[in-house]
Amino acid sequence: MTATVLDGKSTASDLRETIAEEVHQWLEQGHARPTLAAVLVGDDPASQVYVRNKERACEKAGMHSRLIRKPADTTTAQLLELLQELNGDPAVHGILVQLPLPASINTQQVLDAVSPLKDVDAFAPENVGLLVQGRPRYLPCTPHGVIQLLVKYGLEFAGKHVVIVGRSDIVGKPLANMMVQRDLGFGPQFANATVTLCHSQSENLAAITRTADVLVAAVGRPCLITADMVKLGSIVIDVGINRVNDKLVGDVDYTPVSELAAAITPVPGGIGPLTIAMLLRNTLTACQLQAQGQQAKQQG
Ligand SMILES: NC(=O)C1=CN([C@@H]2O[C@H](COP(=O)(O)OP(=O)(O)OC[C@H]3O[C@@H](n4cnc5c(N)ncnc54)[C@H](OP(=O)(O)O)[C@@H]3O)[C@@H](O)[C@H]2O)C=CC1
Ligand SMILES: Nc1nc(=O)c2c([nH]1)NC[C@@H]1CN(c3ccc(C(=O)N[C@@H](CCC(=O)O)C(=O)O)cc3)C=[N+]21
Ligand SMILES: [Mg+2]
Repeated sequence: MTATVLDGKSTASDLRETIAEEVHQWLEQGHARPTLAAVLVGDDPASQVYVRNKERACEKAGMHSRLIRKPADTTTAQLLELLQELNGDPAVHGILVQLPLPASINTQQVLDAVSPLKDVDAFAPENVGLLVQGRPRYLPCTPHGVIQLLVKYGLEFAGKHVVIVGRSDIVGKPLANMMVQRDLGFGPQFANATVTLCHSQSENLAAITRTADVLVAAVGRPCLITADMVKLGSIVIDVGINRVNDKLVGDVDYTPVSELAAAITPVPGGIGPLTIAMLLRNTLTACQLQAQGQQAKQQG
C-alpha cells in the first residue's frame, strides 16, 4: 500500500482564501481590521521563521499583524506590563506569546496575563474549560488544523481508535479533548473518537500505537514513530517539526511508514501551514467577539 499524501499546504491555502473573503466582508461592513499581536522573546531562529510565516499570512488575508520583539533578557515583569498594554489596546484583537520563552521567564504567569478574549492560542483556563465542555470560544490552532485536514479528505474518525503521542497543552491534550467530543461543529463523523493519549511514561507504546486507526505524533523526536508501530491501512498525522541537518522533518519515519499507511501528512507541507490558517481564523473570531462586546456595552 502507498499512502495518500494529505496536502496541508493546499488545504491551508483554500482555508485562508475563505478567511480572506470573510475579512473582506467584515471590513466592508465598516468594522476594524482584525489585528494579531505576536510577542517574540529572544532570537531562536526556528521561532523567527514561524513568526514571519504568521505575519505574511495575516497580511495576505487582509489582517494586520504586529510583531513585538523583545530581547532574551526581558524580565517576567516587563512582559506582564507589555501584555497589560496589549490587553487594553482596542486595536489589538488577538495576542500570541510565542513559545518556548527563555528559561528565566515564568511562562505560566506570562500566559495567564493574556486576556481570555484575545487568547487566540486557547491556552487560558477559561478557554480550555469551554473546550472541554464542548462549547469552545477558540479552537486551538494546531488541533483544529488536524481536524480540518481530516474533514477536507473525508477521513471520518467517529468510533475509531485515535492514538495521540504527546500530551502538551498546545497539541496533544486539546486534540484529545476535541476528538472525543460528540460534535464540535464538523459533524458527528468528525468527532466521537475513542482516544488514547500517550506520553513519555506510557508503557508498551508500540503495542498501543499498533492499534491506532488514526495515529497522531506530537513529540518533537525525529523517527520516533517507526513502521513497526503502525497498523496497515491507518491514518498517520505527523505534527512534529524537527530540524535535522538544516532540513525539517517530523516525528514519523516517513518513507517506510508511508508504505503501510492509507494516508499520511508530510513535513513540511502538512499540519504546520494549517496551524497558521487556524490562527487567522481565531484572529478574525477575536475581532468579531470584541466588536460584539463593544456593541453590548453601548447598548447596555
Ligand atoms: N505543526 C505545528 O503546527 C506544530 C508543531 N509542533 C511540534 O510538535 C512537536 C511537539 O511539540 P509540543 O506539542 O509542544 O510538545 P512538548 O515538547 O511540550 O512535549 C512533548 C510530548 O512528547 C512526550 N514524549 C517525549 N518523549 C517521548 C517518547 N519517547 N515517547 C512518548 N512520548 C514522548 C512528552 O511526554 P511527557 O509529557 O511525559 O514529557 C510530551 O508529552 C514538536 O516537534 C513541535 O515543534 C508544535 C506546535 C505546533
Ligand atoms: N504560542 C505559540 N503558538 C503556536 O502555535 C506555536 C508556538 N507558540 N511555538 C512554536 C509552535 C510551532 N508552530 C508552527 C507553526 C507553523 C509551522 C509551519 O508553518 N510550518 C511549515 C513550514 C515552516 C518552514 O518552512 O520553516 C510546514 O510545516 O510546512 C510550524 C510550526 C506554532 N507554534
Ligand atoms: Mg520557564
